[in-house]
Amino acid sequence: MKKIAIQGTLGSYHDIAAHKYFEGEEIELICCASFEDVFAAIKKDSKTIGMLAIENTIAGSLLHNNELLRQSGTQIIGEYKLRISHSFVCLPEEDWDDITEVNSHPIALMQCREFLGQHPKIKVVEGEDTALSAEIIKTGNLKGHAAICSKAAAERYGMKILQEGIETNKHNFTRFLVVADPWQVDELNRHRSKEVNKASMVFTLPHTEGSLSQVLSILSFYNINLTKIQSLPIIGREWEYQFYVDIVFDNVLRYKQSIAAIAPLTKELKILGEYEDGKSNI
Ligand SMILES: O=C(O)C(=O)C[C@]1(C(=O)O)C=C[C@@H](O)C=C1
Repeated sequence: MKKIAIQGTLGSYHDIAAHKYFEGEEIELICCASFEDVFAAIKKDSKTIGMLAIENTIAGSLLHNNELLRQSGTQIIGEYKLRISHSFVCLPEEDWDDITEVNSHPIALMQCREFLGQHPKIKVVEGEDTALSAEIIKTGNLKGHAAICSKAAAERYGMKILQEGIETNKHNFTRFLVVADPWQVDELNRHRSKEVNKASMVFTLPHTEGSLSQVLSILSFYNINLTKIQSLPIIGREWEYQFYVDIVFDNVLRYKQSIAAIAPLTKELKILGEYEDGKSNI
């Protein structure tokens, strides 16, 4: 049975994404309080696979996870794009008029900004994850508290759903990365018939005119399609950045050639993973 380390508890969106990605396989979840703990679980047992949210179509990137991924030395082996639909839930005996506080994961709260704006009297308090917020309210019988979580989490923890679909926009997807110890990648791929048509990389660039533009031109020359570029400051080197780039391609040879061509123009180039482009799943 595969062990999958996730951030969050049972019923969290990470739980849902892990079960969707590994559909048909038996998995055991290792529920971690933080993303740091997810990587620690992989370090402790190299057979453990990690699943982590990396970006959301409303809230944007989970920037720190790029950094954790790079530092961990793990490799991306896949991705899953999950449609996120949030519910506003409370204790079964309570109703709208009772609610004075709402608890949830900060990224989930960001996805419901419009809804929260329509209820300015409700105090917003961040929690570790969506499902745990619901569980804490239920087990602690926290009157006046509501949680923002999935419908499945509300049902799991016996909460009453006051409103469904409270995300600001229905095109609300979170992209999750599936990561593994680099020594396990070949073995894991052997058992999955996945096509490689996507790669993630990170590099730094010299502060010279057109250095980023040259890299992008080379990728374009090799018919490589850029799906994401994210710059992050390098701590301790002011105004210098790491560039995290995702690309898709249909010719693996051209992809390899493009990497060989950009390598001399970049510094500290690291391939974070080669995997199959995930479709947006509803
Ligand atoms: O709190 C949860 O349920 C999570 O799985 C975390 C998380 C995230 O980290 O972005 C996952 C998906 C949603 O975007 C909201 C929250």
